[in-house]
Amino acid sequence: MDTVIETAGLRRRYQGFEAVRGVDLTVARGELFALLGTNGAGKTSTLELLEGQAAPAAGTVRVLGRDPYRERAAVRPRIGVMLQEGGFPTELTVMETVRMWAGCTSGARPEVEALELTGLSGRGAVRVKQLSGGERRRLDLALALLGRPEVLFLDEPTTGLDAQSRRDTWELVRELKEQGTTVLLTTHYLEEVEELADRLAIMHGGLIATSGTVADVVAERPSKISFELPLDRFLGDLPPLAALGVTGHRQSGRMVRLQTGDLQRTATALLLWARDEGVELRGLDARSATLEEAFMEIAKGLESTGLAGEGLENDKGLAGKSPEREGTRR
Ligand SMILES: Nc1ncnc2c1ncn2[C@@H]1O[C@H](COP(=O)(O)OP(=O)(O)OP(=O)(O)O)[C@@H](O)[C@H]1O
Repeated sequence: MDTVIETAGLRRRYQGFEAVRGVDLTVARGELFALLGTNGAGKTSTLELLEGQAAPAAGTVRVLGRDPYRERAAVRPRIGVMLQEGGFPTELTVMETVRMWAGCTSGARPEVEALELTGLSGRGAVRVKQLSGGERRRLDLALALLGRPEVLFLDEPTTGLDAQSRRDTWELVRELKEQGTTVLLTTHYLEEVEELADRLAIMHGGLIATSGTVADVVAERPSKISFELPLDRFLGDLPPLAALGVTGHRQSGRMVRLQTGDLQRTATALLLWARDEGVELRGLDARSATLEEAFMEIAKGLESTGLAGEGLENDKGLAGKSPEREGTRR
């Protein structure tokens, strides 16, 4: 694997407050890595260390094999940075801003191309102060793309964009990725992560709480199955729940909700039981956890797997319980 971004034990402090408390990250060339987290989780603080804007209090950072802070002159021309707040002179027009930036960028794309890529072609003569919030985000992106960067850092690139502009930005980021650009972005939009990211990390309190592909992150959370018990059947008539891989359950009226760490196994066993019994499981619904559920659990700081939120009974340790005993819980 050609590793483009690598951190180990990364820490950042502000006047005694530790905002980043030991972050380990690896991003391969051509990968799109998304950093998610609650407000104040430490995403921007981490990103700034990767961009070489500050030195870490402890730990190491390598971008394109170099220290982005100490070897800034070597790293900066090869990376593109889109900050949360661009902070350009607002009296300049869009074209003047892009031209000024291009003057400081070696091997810059033609200004017109940068504007075209970001959907700002018709706005070159407009003063920056007259741009809408979404157009300013696109100008930020245009400037980040000017130097044809190998690595692109995008801090909340689509915040403030309308739905269409957001999708246009996703399309552009996808194209850049197809051309081999490595992208590290922070975002609050889970859909953005599902659409774009090869891998993600969810930060909380300055640490990475979980990371991997969307499927990896979701697989750590319990899946859910719900169905209506046939009128002539009771919960205790089902095979022992723990033996089915069920980790929590709840019954309200005839509706049964199960939680499982192995959706395929539990669903298969349940369907085989229904077939053998000749009964129909009406309203049957079986689904994996969502990225939103994973995020919410981490945001709430819950160690458990959704039991608290769902009000389900924890079936841990129920292995071997008899169906009769289960049946008494109606
Ligand atoms: N310059 C600073 N001085 C002191 N504290 C700071 C400074 N910058 C950030 N912090 C604090 O560090 C923590 C992490 O901030 P950071 O901006 O990295 O979070 P974030 O995950 O990017 O949040 P958001 O999603 O709100 O942008 C916060 O508690 C913030 O108040």
